[in-house]
Amino acid sequence: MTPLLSARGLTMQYPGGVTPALDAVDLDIGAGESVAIMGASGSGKTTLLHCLAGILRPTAGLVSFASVQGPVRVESLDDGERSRLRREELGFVFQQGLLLDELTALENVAVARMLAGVPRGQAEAEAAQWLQHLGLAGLEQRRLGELSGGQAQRVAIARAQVTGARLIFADEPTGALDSATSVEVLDLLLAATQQGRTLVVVTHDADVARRCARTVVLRDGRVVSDTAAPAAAASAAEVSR
Ligand SMILES: Nc1ncnc2c1ncn2[C@@H]1O[C@H](COP(=O)(O)OP(=O)(O)OP(=O)(O)O)[C@@H](O)[C@H]1O
Repeated sequence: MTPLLSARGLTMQYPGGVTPALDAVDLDIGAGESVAIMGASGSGKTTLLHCLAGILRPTAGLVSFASVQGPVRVESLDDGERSRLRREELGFVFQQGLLLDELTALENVAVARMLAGVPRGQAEAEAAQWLQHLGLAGLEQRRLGELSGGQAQRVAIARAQVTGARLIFADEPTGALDSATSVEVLDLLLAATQQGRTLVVVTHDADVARRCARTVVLRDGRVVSDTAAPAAAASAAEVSR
C-alpha cells in the first residue's frame, strides 16, 4: 500500500550547524497511523516534523505526500501549493503560534475554513459543531487568552480537524498541560485516528508515546528505533540517555 507520507534521505543542515540536525532519515507513515516521534532534546524531532509538514525545506532528501489531488513532493512545493495543502489536507496542533489570542475560540476555528473560501456563516456553524464535539460548548465567544491551556489545545484540535485534514502534526501537544488534561487532549487526538486521520506527534512524554500505535526514536538526527506499541520502555531508555 502506498504510504500517506514518505521521507527518503531526509537531511537538514542548519547554517552554522556542525552536524546535520537530520541525517538521511527514511520514514513511511500509513493512513490512519498514530506515530510518536521521541528522542532526547536536540535529537531533531521538531526539525523532522517541520520537514515532513513542509514548514522547513530540507537541505537534501524528499518527502512524498499522497494528496487527494495525487502525489506531491512536499520538499519542493511552491508557496501556493504549500498553502493549499495546509488549508485543506494538513492540520497542526502546536504549543503556540497558530491560534490568535485576540480572536474568540469560534473565530480561531472558523478562520481555517474561511481561508479555504467557505462563507463566514457556514464556517462558524462548522466551527461551533467541532467546539461542541471537543467539549467546549458555551466557550465559543471566549477569547483565547481567557481559556485554560487544555481548552486552548482543544481549540487547536478543532481547528486542525474542521478543514477535514487527513494528516495532523502535533508538537508537544500536552507539554504544558497537567497529566489529567494531557490524557484528555491525547484522547481527542487519537479519536481523530479512529476516523481515519493520521497523527504524527512529537513528544517527550512516554505516556503519550505508549498510547500511539508506533514510536520512532531519533538520536543525533537519525532514526535509531521504529517500533509498534508498546515501545515506551525502549523509548524512555533512549530519551534518558
Ligand atoms: N533554526 C535553527 N538554526 C540552527 N540550528 C537549529 C535550528 N533549529 C534547530 N537547530 C538545531 O538542530 C538540532 C535539532 O533541533 P530540534 O529542535 O529539531 O530538536 P528537538 O529534538 O525537537 O529538540 P527539543 O526536544 O529540545 O525540542 C539541535 O542541535 C538544534 O540546536
